[in-house]
Amino acid sequence: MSAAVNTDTLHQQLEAGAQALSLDLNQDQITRLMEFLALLQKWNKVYNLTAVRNPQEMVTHHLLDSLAAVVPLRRHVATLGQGGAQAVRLLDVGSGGGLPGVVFAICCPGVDVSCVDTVGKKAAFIQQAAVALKLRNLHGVHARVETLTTPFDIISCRAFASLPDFVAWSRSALAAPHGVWLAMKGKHPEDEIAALPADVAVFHVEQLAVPGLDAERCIVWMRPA
Ligand SMILES: C[S@@+](CC[C@H](N)C(=O)[O-])C[C@H]1O[C@@H](n2cnc3c(N)ncnc32)[C@H](O)[C@@H]1O
Repeated sequence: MSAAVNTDTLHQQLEAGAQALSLDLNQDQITRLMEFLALLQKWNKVYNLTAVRNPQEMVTHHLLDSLAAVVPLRRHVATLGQGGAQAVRLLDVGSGGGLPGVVFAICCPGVDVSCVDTVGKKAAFIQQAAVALKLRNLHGVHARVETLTTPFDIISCRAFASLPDFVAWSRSALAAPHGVWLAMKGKHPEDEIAALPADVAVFHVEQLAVPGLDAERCIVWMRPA
């Protein structure tokens, strides 16, 4: 079934999804997203990047799911007021096959995105994607996040760890005083929020609707209290 889905169908699914998200994407960005999808499909067996094999499901579960966080990300980036030569720095933790990090790099050219993963071949895939997609704002980093100390303005994750572990392991890489965490979650994670340390504040829980995906999604925005 998956092999029978042609590129035009996936392209239309992607464009319709972006429109439903009210997401402004130019043709170059749509093309790069399609090229990234092709890379994921091509290298999945070699690098073991995702359990999702069906291309249409890859569009909903990976591309559109990540794209749903782009409008909130762009809104936050605009508040940072960092223009000109100084790019906003984002770290995507446990990025795996580049989700959401590669999608962020494609959709937010003013954001410099580093995707960190403990698995070397996944970080190598991100490097390869950066070259293939000509994304100078994308970097694959092979490391445990706990070892990073370079300051990032935004630290994101999807399907990574509980909120307390996410903030504890990535805290040394958060820029002071303005750095924020952007955690992509499913159902509102009440228990995880309750288990956060007192010096981490949740300043917004933002509901997301992913086109074609009948599942709860939210972003938990956090900062040091
Ligand atoms: C379930 S996958 C999620 C991948 C991707 N974010 C997604 O949503 O499809 C979690 C990833 O976190 C990575 N990981 C686990 N512990 C880590 C750590 N301490 N530092 C960096 N990456 C880690 C794993 O290697 C794996 O690729």
